[in-house]
Amino acid sequence: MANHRDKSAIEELLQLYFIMGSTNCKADPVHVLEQAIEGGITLFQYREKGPGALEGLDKTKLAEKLFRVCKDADIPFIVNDDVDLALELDADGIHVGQEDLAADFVREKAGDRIIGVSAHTIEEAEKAIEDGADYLGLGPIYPTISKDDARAVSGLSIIENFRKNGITVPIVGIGGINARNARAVIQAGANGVSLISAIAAAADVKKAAIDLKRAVL
Ligand SMILES: C=C1C=NC(C(F)(F)F)=NC1=N
Ligand SMILES: [Mg+2]
Repeated sequence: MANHRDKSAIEELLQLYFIMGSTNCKADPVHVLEQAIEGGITLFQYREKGPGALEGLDKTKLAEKLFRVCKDADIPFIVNDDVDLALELDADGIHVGQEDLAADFVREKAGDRIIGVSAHTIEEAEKAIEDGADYLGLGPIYPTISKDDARAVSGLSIIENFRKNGITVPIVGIGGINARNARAVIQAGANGVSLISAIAAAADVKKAAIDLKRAVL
């Protein structure tokens, strides 16, 4: 499994980064994840958030099931926000936003695990890198339906500007990404795309992942 020292391995993993929780799925989340993996996702983040999100033991039990699916397919399993859950499961990594624990604090607890940070400004990015982040999530690139407290849409320029400012850390775009607009995110300088509803809410989850994988390769 990739660890936080191996930059090129992280860049590889970020290519098609599926993020999901029970509230994002029409069907059984375990089945949705299995289909997404068959369709070629390269990384998974369990993000249990928003109205109706599971909590406590229900959340842990679903996390364990999804982690098992990832383990069987050798896909690293990242937990959003919840550092304690990530450590309890011995997950492969943690993703934190600006309102969550800072990456340096997470690194103290997370050791060699992958740490991702959401960043919206160069300053936030530089602090996250100083703190030991392995990748940055930048966005929302396009209007998103999956995050009710998303920042203003930044467009592709946020990725282009980060690269122009010499930020070489692995970057994944997020926010409203689908098979039609995913290629542009890579061309703007991201190492991959991350998304929720384009796969989780698709009528055919496996086909949605296949179409997205083709768009980013
Ligand atoms: C708010 C988020 C922003 N970016 C990412 C990721 F794609 F992983 F970088 N995950 C999140 N949960
Ligand atoms: Mg967060």
